[in-house]
Amino acid sequence: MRRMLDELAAKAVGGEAEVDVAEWFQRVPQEVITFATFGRRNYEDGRVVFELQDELAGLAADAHSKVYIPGYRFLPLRRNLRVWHLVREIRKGLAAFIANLPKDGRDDEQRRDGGGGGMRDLMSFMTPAMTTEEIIEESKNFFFAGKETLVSLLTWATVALAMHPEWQDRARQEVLAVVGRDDLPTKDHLPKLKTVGMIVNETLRLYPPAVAMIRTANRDVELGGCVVPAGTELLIPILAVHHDEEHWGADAAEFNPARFGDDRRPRHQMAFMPFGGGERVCIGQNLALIEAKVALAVVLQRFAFRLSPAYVHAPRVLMILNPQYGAPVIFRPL
Ligand code: HEM
Repeated sequence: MRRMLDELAAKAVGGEAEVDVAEWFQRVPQEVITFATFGRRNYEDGRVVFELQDELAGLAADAHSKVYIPGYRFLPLRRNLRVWHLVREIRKGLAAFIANLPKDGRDDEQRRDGGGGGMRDLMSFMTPAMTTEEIIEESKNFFFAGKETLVSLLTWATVALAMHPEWQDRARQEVLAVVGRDDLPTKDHLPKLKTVGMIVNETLRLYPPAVAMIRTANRDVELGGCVVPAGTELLIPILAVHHDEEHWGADAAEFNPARFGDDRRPRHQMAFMPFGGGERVCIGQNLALIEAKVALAVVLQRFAFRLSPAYVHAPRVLMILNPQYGAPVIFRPL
C-alpha cells in the first residue's frame, strides 16, 4: 500500500493525479491474499494466478448473460478450450505454490519479519488435514472470493467519500488523531477508527459487493406468509434488503454512516448481511474489514480526493457490484 501511495504521490507532482480506483485497488487484495494464504511475499507468482482468474471470471460473466444451452460447455469450441486452458494454468500456479511451501509452514523471510508480520499462513492449518487437491480447491476460493469483493468495497468507499467531503474530513481527522500522519495503522489502532468502520459498513450496505446469495430449503418452511417447499432454491437479494425502507428508514438510499454509530436504532439482525449468514457466512470477513480499514486510513492520511468530471455513477452487477465506466478519482497530496 505504501508503494502504491508513493507512486501516486510521484504522479501528482504537478499538484494532482487522476486514477481509476477500480483498477488501482486491485493490487491490495492480490498482495494480501498471496501473503495470508501462502505466507509469502512472491507477489509476482500470485499476480499471475489473479490475472488468469480475472480472465476466467470475465468468460464466466459473459456466459451468464447468454442463453444456456445444455451440454454446450463440453464442446471443444474456441471459448471452451480457453476456459479449460485457464483452469489448468490456475491449478498449475497454485500447485507450484503448495509444492514450494516449506515443510514447517515458515520460510526464512517470514522468520525475519516476525512470522509473516504475526500472521500464520493458512496453509499451516490446512496441510495436515487436507489432500493437495482439496488445498488447491480452497485456495481457488480464497483467490477468487477475496479479490473482486475487496476491490469493490474499496472502490465504492472511495467514491462515496469523494461525493461526501464532510465524511472524508471527519474520517481523516480521526485517522490523524489515532494513527498520526506518518505511522501505519496497527491492530491497536483499528478498533479506535470508529468513523472509518462506520463508513466501511455504510458502503457495504449501499454497495454490497456480493448482491445476492442462494440457499436451498431443506424442509418446508413458511416465509413471510408463503410456504416454501423443501428443495426450493431461494435467491436472497442482499442488495434489495440493504435498500429496504422498512428496515433502514426513508433515507435508505442515502449515504449516512451515522446509522452505524453507537446510538443507532435497533434493526432486524438480517437487515445487514454483506457477508452472508449462517454456516456459509464469509470466512474472510474479518480479513476484509481489516484490509478495508487499513487501506482507507493510509489513503486518507496522505491524500484529499474528489470525483473526476469523467466519473459516471453506474453501479452494475457483473458477478460483483462494480462501476460500469470505472471510478476515476482525482487525488491531491496533503
Ligand atoms: C468485502 C469483502 C467481501 C465480501 C462482501 C464477501 C462476501 C461474501 C458472501 C456474501 C459470502 C456468502 C456466499 C453465499 O453464501 O453464497 C462469502 C463467502 C465466502 N467468502 Fe467472502 N466476502 C468478502 C471477502 C472475502 C475474503 C477477503 C475472503 C478470503 C480471503 C473471502 C472468502 C470467502 C469464502 C472462501 C467463502 C465461502 C465460504 C463457504 O461457503 O463456507 N471473502 N463472502
